[in-house]
Amino acid sequence: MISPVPSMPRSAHRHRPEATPYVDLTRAEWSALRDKTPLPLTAEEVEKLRGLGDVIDLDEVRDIYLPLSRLLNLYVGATDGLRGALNTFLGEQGSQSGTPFVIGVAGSVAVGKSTVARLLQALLSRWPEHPRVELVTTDGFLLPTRELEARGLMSRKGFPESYDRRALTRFVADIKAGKAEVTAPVYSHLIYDIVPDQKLTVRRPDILIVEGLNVLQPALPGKDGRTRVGLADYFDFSVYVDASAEDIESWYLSRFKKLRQTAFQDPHSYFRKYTQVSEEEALDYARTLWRTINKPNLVENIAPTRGRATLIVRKGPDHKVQRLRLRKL
Ligand SMILES: Nc1ncnc2c1ncn2[C@@H]1O[C@H](COP(=O)(O)OP(=O)(O)O)[C@@H](O)[C@H]1O
Ligand SMILES: CC(C)(COP(=O)(O)O)[C@@H](O)C(=O)NCCC(=O)O
Repeated sequence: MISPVPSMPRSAHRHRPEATPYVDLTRAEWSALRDKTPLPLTAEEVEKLRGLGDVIDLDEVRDIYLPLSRLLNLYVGATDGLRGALNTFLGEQGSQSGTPFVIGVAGSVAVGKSTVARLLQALLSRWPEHPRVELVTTDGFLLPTRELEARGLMSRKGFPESYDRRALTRFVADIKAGKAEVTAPVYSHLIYDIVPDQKLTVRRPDILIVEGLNVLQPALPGKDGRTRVGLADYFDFSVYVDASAEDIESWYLSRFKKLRQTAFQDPHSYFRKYTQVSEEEALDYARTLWRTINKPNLVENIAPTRGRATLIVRKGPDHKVQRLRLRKL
């Protein structure tokens, strides 16, 4: 896989050859921060997290994601402090009220972005300073199937060009601008297309999480060659969920296997035909999707954005986070 940032050393602190713009932490070093995290999870909250439907080990929540929610809570507070400084500077010229703190969650198809994003939403909303946390996935900004077909992009789904990038950036810019109500189209994995006449409305949350494959992609230059503002320019913090391509492929295939026994059974499912063939035939198809679409997208477009993230979390084959790399300020 392409490595845009120096590879993460297995043991941090000791043996560090030279200074880097990152702080590298092992799982043990990061999870030790748990004890400094106020707001430990209550038994009731543990039950609620289970109710999200994600298969996630609760030790993993305590060791990794709880300290992360504390770090983010500190960043939100520090950003509020900066806003205060700006208001002092501006004086009567215009006092800004709070705008949402925006977090991007990036990574490959099937690396576990949705799981991380849902977990962060649940954990962040427990903090009294920012109870309203909205989560938006970028798939709502995929071009509808008829448009993808017209542009010959059906086998490039998830690649940067398969999205209406301008609308996605506008959407986040409007939320960051503090607009009272901002709407987005909705994508359905069931029909594998945008749902006509359905909209998602975001109303001034305290925190907005934007999750998707390409959220760290730099903006394309305009027709005149000039640089434009991109989605990531509106992020206050970003997380890149990282793992080896081999592990991600195996998670992709096992998710496909699970979906074949559940969601694909629905008569409206785009993938229903794969419930009618043998499991081996269905998995061959899933392998083709991985090999021809999702892996090339990971290698060509997604992995090269890794170095732009504020935090990289590296998962091992069992989904457990092994190492973390945090940008120095
Ligand atoms: N922490 C975790 N522990 C166990 N399984 C996980 C974990 N995170 C993700 N998975 C599984 O890996 C697969 C991909 O995760 P998902 O969040 O759907 O990925 P993405 O949103 O990146 O496509 C799913 O089958 C999910 O249940
Ligand atoms: C919908 C997706 C493009 C992911 O979208 P995202 O929310 O990350 O923008 C992806 O899950 C997908 O369907 N990829 C197409 C190839 C496949 O079916 O695996």
